[in-house]
Amino acid sequence: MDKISDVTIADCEKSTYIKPLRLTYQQNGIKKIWDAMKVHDSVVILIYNVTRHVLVFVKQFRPAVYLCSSKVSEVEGQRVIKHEENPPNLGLTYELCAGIVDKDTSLEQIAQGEVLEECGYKVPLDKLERMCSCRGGVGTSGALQTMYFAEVTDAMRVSQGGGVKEEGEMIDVVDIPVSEAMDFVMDDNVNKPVGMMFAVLWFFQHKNKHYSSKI
Ligand SMILES: O=c1ccn([C@@H]2O[C@H](COP(=O)(O)OP(=O)(O)O[C@H]3O[C@H](CO)[C@@H](O)[C@H](O)[C@H]3O)[C@@H](O)[C@H]2O)c(=O)[nH]1
Ligand SMILES: [Mg+2]
Repeated sequence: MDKISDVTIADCEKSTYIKPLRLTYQQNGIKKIWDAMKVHDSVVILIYNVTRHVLVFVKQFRPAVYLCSSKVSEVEGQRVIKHEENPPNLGLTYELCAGIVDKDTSLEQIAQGEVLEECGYKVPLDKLERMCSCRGGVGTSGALQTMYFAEVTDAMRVSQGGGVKEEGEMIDVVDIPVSEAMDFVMDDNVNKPVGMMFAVLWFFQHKNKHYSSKI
């Protein structure tokens, strides 16, 4: 379990990752205001390990999730989250392997890099199957998320993954047997994004019959 401490909160004035903007416009002659957030597009990858018939997810501490689940206190005029009262697992999420589109390369190359960095599998580009794309946070950001499926084997595992250490990423790789995947994503006690739930349903709809017949 990650040890989280010294959590303070401030207004975000300038960020490499997000930019709040205010739009004013007219819709059918009615004046409107909408506050929106410019964020990076992203890629996510549902990884299926055919050697062991498991889905490969990542687990990590997400500050935004922690913030949403925690009680914020004020100490000497500073907003804080006391870790003694708000355990770090409030911010722990299970997710698909994913990354932001912040490089000028193809989406497939970014997906390939994330699978290697986060989960340690070296996946050939032609083993990345495009599932679909969708819009995230339509009320706030509307960024494009492109989803891939990757079939991997134990022989493709070249490292433990864990994320880019230099960027401070601390990611656990979690294998969930296919037989347990549906219960896992439907468990309300597990923090996870909706895209992960969709991807597991997609797997059962499009892939599992094919793999089950080979077991
Ligand atoms: O405020 C921030 C934001 C990001 N980072 C760094 O940037 C990295 C971004 O990691 P990356 O793996 O590229 O992106 P994710 O954080 O995994 O986010 C992706 O995966 C999420 C889960 O599917 C989606 O919600 C997001 O839209 C999508 O961009 C982080 O690890 C940090 O190193 C920071 O240091 N501070
Ligand atoms: Mg990531």
